[in-house]
Amino acid sequence: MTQAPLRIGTRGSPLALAQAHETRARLMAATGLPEDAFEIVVIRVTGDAVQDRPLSQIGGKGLFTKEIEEALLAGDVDLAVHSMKDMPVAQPEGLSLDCYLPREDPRDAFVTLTEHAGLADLPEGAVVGTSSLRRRAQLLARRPDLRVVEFRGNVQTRLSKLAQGVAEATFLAMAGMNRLGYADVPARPIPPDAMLPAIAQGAIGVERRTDDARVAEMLALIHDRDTGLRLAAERAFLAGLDGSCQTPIAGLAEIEGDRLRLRGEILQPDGSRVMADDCTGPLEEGADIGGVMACRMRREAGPDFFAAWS
Ligand SMILES: NCc1[nH]cc(CCC(=O)O)c1CC(=O)O
Repeated sequence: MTQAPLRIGTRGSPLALAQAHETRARLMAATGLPEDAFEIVVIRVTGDAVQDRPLSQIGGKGLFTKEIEEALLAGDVDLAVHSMKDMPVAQPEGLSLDCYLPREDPRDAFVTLTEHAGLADLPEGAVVGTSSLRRRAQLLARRPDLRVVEFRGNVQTRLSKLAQGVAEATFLAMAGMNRLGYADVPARPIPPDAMLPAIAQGAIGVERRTDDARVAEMLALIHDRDTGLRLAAERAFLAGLDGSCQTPIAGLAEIEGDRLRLRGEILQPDGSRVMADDCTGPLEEGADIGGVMACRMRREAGPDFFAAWS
């Protein structure tokens, strides 16, 4: 008897579909099962349906995941593929998220159709487009003279806004462009020291029902250990700061030999204050490193720092 195909739930955006196809390819390679053992099921989500308002106004993290998690819990799909950057730190009862694919480039990129080589070269008062609270705060911290305008939509939409002169530059995740194969997008990666990326940027997670042993076994085959160690630190840092999409937080963990290094940053939304920290510890202790760093930064920042967040 043949088994019914495993249904892989995903959003319908080009990037989400690329991530679902990568997940299926890895599952096929790891299990030896044929392509038709897996079916990609597109699920419509609130975050995609609303294009005309900033995400922070419609609600934070969860906008891209709620409907997919409901489909998973209802048994309409068996796995769900997510950009980990968009995932809340805790999953609903009954779901587990402990499978990560090898991480893509976590850096942000500076994207412009002009000759300006980077943020520092933009003329006084230049307009930049981004809908990310983190990127906005980081930009204004370095260049308070810039004007930030709301920029949503996929890579193509953002590029055509640049072509129309709506803004001189925008910022995108390298991971998205690499996964979509957009080699010709005029994007220059920004070193993490200049712009620390979002927590978990560039990482894909595969969620499942906690009690689905068959899927758990398959996902264990494709889990990338290094990505797991890094995300444990970054997500513990986020959890310790009580973060959501509404909060300008950045963080990046990297493996340096047998040590894990975590850099973190919190900002005021207008860029008027920035706090940064840098911590190194044993590879397997990411969750502690992230938690301790969050605690320390909370204390040093003081309650006023967080008042603007609510
Ligand atoms: N918030 C949307 C989102 N979620 C994940 C990515 C990029 C890919 C990734 O970080 O894995 C993007 C777009 C962007 O920030 O440019």
